[in-house]
Parts: sequence; structure tokens; C-alpha cells
Amino acid sequence: MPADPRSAATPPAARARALSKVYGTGEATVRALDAVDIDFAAGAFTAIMGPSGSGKSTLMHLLAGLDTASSGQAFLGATEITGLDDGALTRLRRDRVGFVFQQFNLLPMFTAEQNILLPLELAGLPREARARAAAKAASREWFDTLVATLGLADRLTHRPAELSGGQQQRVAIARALIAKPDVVFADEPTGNLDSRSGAEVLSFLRRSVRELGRTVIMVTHDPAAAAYADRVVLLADGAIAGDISEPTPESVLAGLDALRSLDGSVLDTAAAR
Ligand SMILES: Nc1ncnc2c1ncn2[C@@H]1O[C@H](COP(=O)(O)OP(=O)(O)OP(=O)(O)O)[C@@H](O)[C@H]1O
Repeated sequence: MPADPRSAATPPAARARALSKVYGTGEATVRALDAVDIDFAAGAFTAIMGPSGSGKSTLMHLLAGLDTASSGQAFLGATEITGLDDGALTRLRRDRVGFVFQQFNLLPMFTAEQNILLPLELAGLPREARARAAAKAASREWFDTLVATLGLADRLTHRPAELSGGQQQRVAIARALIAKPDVVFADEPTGNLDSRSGAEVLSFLRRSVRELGRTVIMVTHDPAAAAYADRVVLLADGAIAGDISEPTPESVLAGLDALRSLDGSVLDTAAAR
């Protein structure tokens, strides 16, 4: 078992080294990710952008331990994910990673509060029960902080069907943060929201980084959403094609336009307008 990452000299929260994912064989081969090297700093909000099919989801899934690499290495803190067996990957996802999805993925029969606390209920073996109970008690203060930050105090007894999309996504964010995971991966978190609810959710993700010290890596198609991040990583054809710090919607759009002109599809884009 690798050492506790917190005892090492603050490695990046997530890291890829020559990370590749190849689907299919022969003529049907798709190189979804092609020898990617990248670091994601702890305590930062990073957005991953790029054209459809550029490898964004593949990179996120490999970094989160949701999929296996064809070659290369992925690290979560000091832990090399590539090479972990299924059991270790399951524990890693449960204990050290939080997820926010486009579809919210809340349990419909549970209240908002029960949904938020779910990750603390799920963990492990009977012999861990006492440690779990202690962790839960310690988490009460963190729960209250999250609920206050996300503006959910008067919604805790509601079931998902009784909440707006924006409220459901805020519950999903609280659930992703409750166990203080090393990294929260957000996959198109505003894809199902109107622009006002989307802006609220993005503000909360940014506050969770700036005020609560968390680490967020988000895939998005939306330049305005990406501009909430501290950094935007651009992917094209499975490779890193750009890196923008302190992004604005304009700088992100300019970066995406540069990608299109690089691959010669600028005319297609202009024609589509
Ligand atoms: N299970 C699979 N089998 C075969 N090819 C796949 C599979 N999953 C992804 N791909 C291919 O790998 C490439 C990268 O896919 P990926 O989903 O990572 O892109 P993306 O940037 O997230 O795209 P989008 O923005 O459309 O969601 C694409 O060419 C895709 O068709």
C-alpha cells in the first residue's frame, strides 16, 4: 500500500504521466488519450475543455479510477491508480474521490440530508464502524458549513423531486464534498441547468476551492463555465493543446478558436455559424 499522500511533500492532487487510452484494434483503433503529461494542483479549480471527442471524459475517468489506462500512469496524490486492483480502486473512489454529474444522480427516496450524508454511511467493514461513527460526529460541523455555504438549510427534509435542478445539483455538490475527498471530479455539472442556476453552482464550486480548501477538476463545454476556474486545460485529439491560467470567457473562446484553426476546421466552424 503506498504511503499516505498527506505525509509526502504536497504532490499535485492528480497527475498523468504518458497516459494513453486506446480503443479498438486495427483500422478501428481510436487513440482517445495520447501520452498525456499533466499535473493538477491541490487546492485549485481546473476546467478541462476541448472539442467533442478530444478525450476530456477519458482523461477524467482515468484520473478518477473509473476506467483503466492502456499505458502510462495516473496518480491521485502520491497513489498510483494505474495498477491498482478492482478492490483498491473501489476503495479509492469511495474514500478519496467525489463526483458531481450532469444528471445529479441523487437517490429519489432519500431526503436532501440523507443524500448528502450517504458517502459517510456507505463506507466499509463492521470493524470500521467505530471509526466511522467518530468521523460522522466530526463531520457534523463540516455538514453544517456545507449546508450553509450551499444555501440548503431550508431544503434538508425535501426529496429530490421536490427540489429545483439547481438545488439538486447543490445537494450533489454537498454529497461530493462531505467526506472531504482529495479531489472532486465534476462532469458537465451545469449541463442540465438554466444559466442562473448554472452560475450559482459554479460559484459554489469556486467557493468550495477558495474558502473551503477543496480541489475541483471539471469537464465542461461552456467557456463561461470554464472561466469560473483558476485554470483551463485544453485538449485536442487526445493531447494537451493549451493551458490558460486566470481564464476569462474571452481567453477561453480565443483558445478554443486557436484549436479549431490548428486542425483546419475553422472554415467548418465559420460555416456552421
Ligand atoms: N468505449 C469506447 N469505445 C470506443 N471508442 C471510444 C469509447 N469511449 C470513447 N471513445 C472514443 O474516444 C475518443 C475520446 O472520447 P471522450 O469521450 O473522452 O471525448 P470527450 O472530449 O469527452 O467528448 P464529448 O465532449 O463529446 O463528451 C472519441 O473519439 C470517442 O469516440
